[in-house]
Amino acid sequence: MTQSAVNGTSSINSVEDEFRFSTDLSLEDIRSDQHKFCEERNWLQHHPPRNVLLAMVGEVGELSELFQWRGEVTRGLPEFTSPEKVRVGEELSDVLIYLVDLAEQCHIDLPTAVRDKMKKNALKYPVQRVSGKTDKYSSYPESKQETSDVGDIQREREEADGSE
Ligand SMILES: Nc1ccn([C@H]2C[C@H](O)[C@@H](COP(=O)(O)OP(=O)(O)OP(=O)(O)O)O2)c(=O)n1
Repeated sequence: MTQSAVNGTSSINSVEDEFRFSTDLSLEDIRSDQHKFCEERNWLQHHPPRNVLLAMVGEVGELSELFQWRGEVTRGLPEFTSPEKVRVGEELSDVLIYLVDLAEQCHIDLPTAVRDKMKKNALKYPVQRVSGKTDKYSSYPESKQETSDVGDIQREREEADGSE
């Protein structure tokens, strides 16, 4: 039993604590299976970054269609029928498959990028400062970490533009 279930804390925490993914599939597994799937069909030629990005956005649209006009829905999707919930899983999978494919086409090591980004997020949004609030990091006066990153990116862009 989870700690929040023991304490009888909010149902939101209980649901989140109890829900877990299975751990038998890595991002690298998805990348290599999708690569093989495309290679076997002679489709790699059709999967440069922009095409894959557009395919992914299309799948985000299909996922959104399953939620549109329902109003807000409850965690765990109890309002959905079983077939509808299966569809949600399929569309989420399409999005993930294309996302991983896109990362491969861009030569981005997605697990490393995700780890690094989550570390950055934790620095930008320190628990004590933002707990319970959803303001953008830039609205916090002392949030220097990300503002300097944004400044760095801007500087790099300007230097790149100047060298053309
Ligand atoms: N050129 C393609 C076509 C398909 N796929 C793979 C990745 C997706 O996971 C899935 C997408 O297939 P569809 O385009 O048939 O889309 P759906 O499965 O969403 O079908 P539908 O649009 O009928 O809901 O298949 C792919 O990698 N490259």
